[in-house]
Amino acid sequence: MSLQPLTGAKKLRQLLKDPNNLVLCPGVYDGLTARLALSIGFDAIYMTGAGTSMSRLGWADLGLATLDNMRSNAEMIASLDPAVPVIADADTGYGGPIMVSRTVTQYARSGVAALHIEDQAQQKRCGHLLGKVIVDREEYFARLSAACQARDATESDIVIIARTDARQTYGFDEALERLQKAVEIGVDVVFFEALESKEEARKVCEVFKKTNTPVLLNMVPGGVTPAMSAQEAKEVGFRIMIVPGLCIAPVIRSVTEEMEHLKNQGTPTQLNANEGVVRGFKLCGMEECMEIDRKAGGKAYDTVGETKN
Ligand SMILES: C[C@](O)(C(=O)O)[C@H](CC(=O)O)C(=O)O
Repeated sequence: MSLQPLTGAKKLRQLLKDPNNLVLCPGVYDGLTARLALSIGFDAIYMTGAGTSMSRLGWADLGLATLDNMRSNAEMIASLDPAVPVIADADTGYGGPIMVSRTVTQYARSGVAALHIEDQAQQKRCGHLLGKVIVDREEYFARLSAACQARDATESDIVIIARTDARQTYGFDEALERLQKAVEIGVDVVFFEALESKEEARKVCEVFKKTNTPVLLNMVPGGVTPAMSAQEAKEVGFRIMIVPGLCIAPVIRSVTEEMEHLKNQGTPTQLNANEGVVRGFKLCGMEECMEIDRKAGGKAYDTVGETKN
């Protein structure tokens, strides 16, 4: 619905040019959480695969979400404000090199600014769970080469982020070497999943400072990586920080309370009574839509904003 041109990828590349800038991205998983993030004014937002899997499929992040599920969610989120870059989870790329190439092309054409591709086996899981199976280097590097080639062949600005999950199974050095090779292949950003200490975080940032490759920090509350604020992440040398689960815990907590209230008292809470649905509609572009109608000479929505709610 937004009529602006798709400029997210270009904008993200600009933001990444400044070595002293940290791009802080709240994790969102649907239209409403994306609208909330946009209304607060973040420079970029992150579409979480875990959240997409739970909200679109109702299932845990265990490799159930398909390219189609993920791409269509990312496209919808990226369309809400095409000037704000959306970094989206692309899991394993959903297959071999041909499929990875298709994933990158489709994400780019859907207005996604950046995507990350990892080295877990297709039967993947959240990077902070145990028992991850990691593909060999050859298979991982083929995924990344396909991703970079698709970016270049389509002359897209999409930012390719190499994620490695190898830390848990093969140790720090193997994970680091994989990302170093990823930079040689041509990726734009590196993502060392499930860093186990601040020392490891510092080491990774130091190594990639030499090639001026931005490093992404995945801040999962209760996950493997020690908690860091955006300020601290910046001091350590990270250039992007995603907080994938930002909306998930508050939604589970507050909606459970609301459900319990309705079940036990037979009525919604005061929050529901005070905050009508129009607040949500306003957040979700109601006025922008009405303006389009008005400008085109339509009269259908003249009085829409005046309802009690
Ligand atoms: C980044 C991540 O891939 C995601 O789906 O958002 C997850 C986050 C999570 O499960 O909390 C991850 O594997 O780290």
